[in-house]
Amino acid sequence: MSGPQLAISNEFMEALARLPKSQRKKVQEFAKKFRADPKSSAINYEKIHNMDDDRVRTVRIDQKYRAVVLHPDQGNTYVLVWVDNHDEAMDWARNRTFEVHPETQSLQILNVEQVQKSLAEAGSREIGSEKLFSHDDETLLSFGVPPVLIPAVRHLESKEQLSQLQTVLPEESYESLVWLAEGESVEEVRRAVGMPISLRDEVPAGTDRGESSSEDQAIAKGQSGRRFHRVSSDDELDRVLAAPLERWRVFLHPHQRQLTERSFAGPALVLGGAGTGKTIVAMHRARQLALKLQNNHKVLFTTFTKNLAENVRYVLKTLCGDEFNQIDVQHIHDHAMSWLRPSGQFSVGSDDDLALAWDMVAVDNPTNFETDVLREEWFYSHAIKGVTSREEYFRLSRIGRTPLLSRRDRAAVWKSFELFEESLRLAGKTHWIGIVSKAAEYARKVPSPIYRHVIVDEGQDFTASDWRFIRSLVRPSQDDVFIVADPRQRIYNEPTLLADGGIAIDDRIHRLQINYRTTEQIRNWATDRSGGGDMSDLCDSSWSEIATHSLFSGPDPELIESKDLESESVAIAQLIESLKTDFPLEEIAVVVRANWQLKKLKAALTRQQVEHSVLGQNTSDTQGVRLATMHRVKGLEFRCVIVAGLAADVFPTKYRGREDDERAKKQHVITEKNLLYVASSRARDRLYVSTVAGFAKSTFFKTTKT
Ligand SMILES: Nc1ncnc2c1ncn2[C@@H]1O[C@H](COP(=O)(O)OP(=O)(O)OP(=O)(O)O)[C@@H](O)[C@H]1O
Repeated sequence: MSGPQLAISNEFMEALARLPKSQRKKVQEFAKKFRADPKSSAINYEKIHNMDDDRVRTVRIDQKYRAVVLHPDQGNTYVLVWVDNHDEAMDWARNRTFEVHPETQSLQILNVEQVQKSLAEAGSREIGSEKLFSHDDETLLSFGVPPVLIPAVRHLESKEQLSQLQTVLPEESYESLVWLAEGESVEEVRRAVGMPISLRDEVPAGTDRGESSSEDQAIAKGQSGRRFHRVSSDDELDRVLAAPLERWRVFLHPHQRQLTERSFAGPALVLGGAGTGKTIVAMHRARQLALKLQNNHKVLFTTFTKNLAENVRYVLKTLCGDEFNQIDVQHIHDHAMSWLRPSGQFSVGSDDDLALAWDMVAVDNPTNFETDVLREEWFYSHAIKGVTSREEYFRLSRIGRTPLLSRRDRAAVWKSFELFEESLRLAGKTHWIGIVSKAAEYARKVPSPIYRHVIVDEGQDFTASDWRFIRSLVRPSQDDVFIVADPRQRIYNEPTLLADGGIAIDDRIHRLQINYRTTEQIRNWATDRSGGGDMSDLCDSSWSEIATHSLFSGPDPELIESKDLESESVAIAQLIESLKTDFPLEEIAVVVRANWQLKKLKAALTRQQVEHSVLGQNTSDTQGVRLATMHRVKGLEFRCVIVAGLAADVFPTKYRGREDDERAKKQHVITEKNLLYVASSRARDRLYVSTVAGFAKSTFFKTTKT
């Protein structure tokens, strides 16, 4: 039989986070000693007065503080469930029950006082009035509703009443009830919360359904993973306790856990709205894969946003032990460049350089088309469709695109592409598509690739040429490519099918549907204004989805209207002054559409003496309120976001494509709306939206619903 094991509970971390820093250090030291030998005579156990449950004791940390420990009758696990001042720790424990749920077999902790209050309230509701749930007891139990709370759930009449039970019910049951209350089917809800569709699937090997688990076994079962975590080393214990607020480091939703640990027969795609934990899943998965790697093999974690790559590298370093050395985190373009650097220096042309090269094509244009048409055709064929040769271009399907091109046209158009490349080359420049394609060529030639797995965050913004590069980095095999994406956050390119970049997803598609970042009010506001996007943007698959939900509420987003940009700056400075009492300045971000707006805002805040800094690529060494463009905040989050400078002629930006290209015009509007979605979905607690000179009434700003 193995020796004693230490587990920590989610609530323990919550309690730890509330302690003063100096005290946390003592708890950390204690936890290490405790883990080494919970039966040591140096551990000072105390029975809790007036509590019959012998499994629960307190242990002494110092003169003042006590931790509450649950030591199940069977098994060898000791669970730290709370930490507080002596008397408060005793009170906390006396007011809790620790039971294995008869259906889900997971260990649940209930607050007795809250349970009694909920039952009393339920009892006071009229019999016969319309109830929120008509499901039978068996169904409610299957979602982990504790038997004692079934009457309280049965008597609920509205979603508001349900939300009052949020802190009383175990997470999995509250989450499921929220969806059931929205009218979702039992099967859909089971799938979304990561429960087996049929309860039979959950029965562990060797046990019959109905046979109960010991508390020790229950700690490790499905839904318990949200509340308990077994610590495997002192190193891990240090890492976990050092960041008690960041509980996602250990307590994942069962669905998230599955996606981080399971194996896929090939490339897999995980879709989810903003804040559903895609990056968290991707980082945990990178770590899990790195832990299994042998020799010098590596995992590549890549993304389309430089700030995000920076953040992910930082977080992964603190999440991992030595396995971090086997994970490379790089923006896709930086990674491509690293393949080319040994063969010389490459200078990527600016938009102006590329425009100049197209102007050169116009001098001796081999086609009957304007260079605008040729430029768009070049980008579409090379980036969005991943064309790399004349032959591929002739085979390219252009359904729905204008102008129509005959075979002869295509030959001339291809000639214009060659002229463009040549004139760029003569100017000593290249472009990212070329860099990425060349890097792919090099990678394909490597006889024994170093990367075993590639993890892609922000997959919605990758082009087919990027996907081809990724495909060339890793041989087709189990768990080769794992992609997380949100089609509504596509802000750079046209929709790109993964298949066009050689990534075959088949049916390996999953969804994350719980928003952990923000309130339901902010989530709704942001989603209603997005330009849209769905799974079909990335792959050829249809799948009905159930709605995403946030599990917490807050104030509605607030609209601010100013008569012009000058008075808006003053209003924003005043708003920040008023927010200072509720939020540290570093947790407030002001987000605008254009770089020139940042300069204006910066000057105004300097005048008003509001400490601030403009977000560059490095997010860690800044101070005060963060100022950033909508593009720059992708992947980041702040407690309070002020989306500012929404004015006609500023947002949406002017469409610069061909006037007769309706498809491109539509794409432009979608992208701009998606930018508003990205910016506003960065807010965790509070969202302010500042509009100028009647912009709030514009059709562009109206919700997608209206
Ligand atoms: N299991 C979890 N428990 C607690 N918090 C979580 C959990 N999963 C994610 N979060 C939190 O939710 C927030 C959003 O997570 P994350 O950034 O991974 O979402 P995302 O889907 O990548 O968002 P976006 O697409 O908007 O960048 C983060 O603050 C993260 O810590």
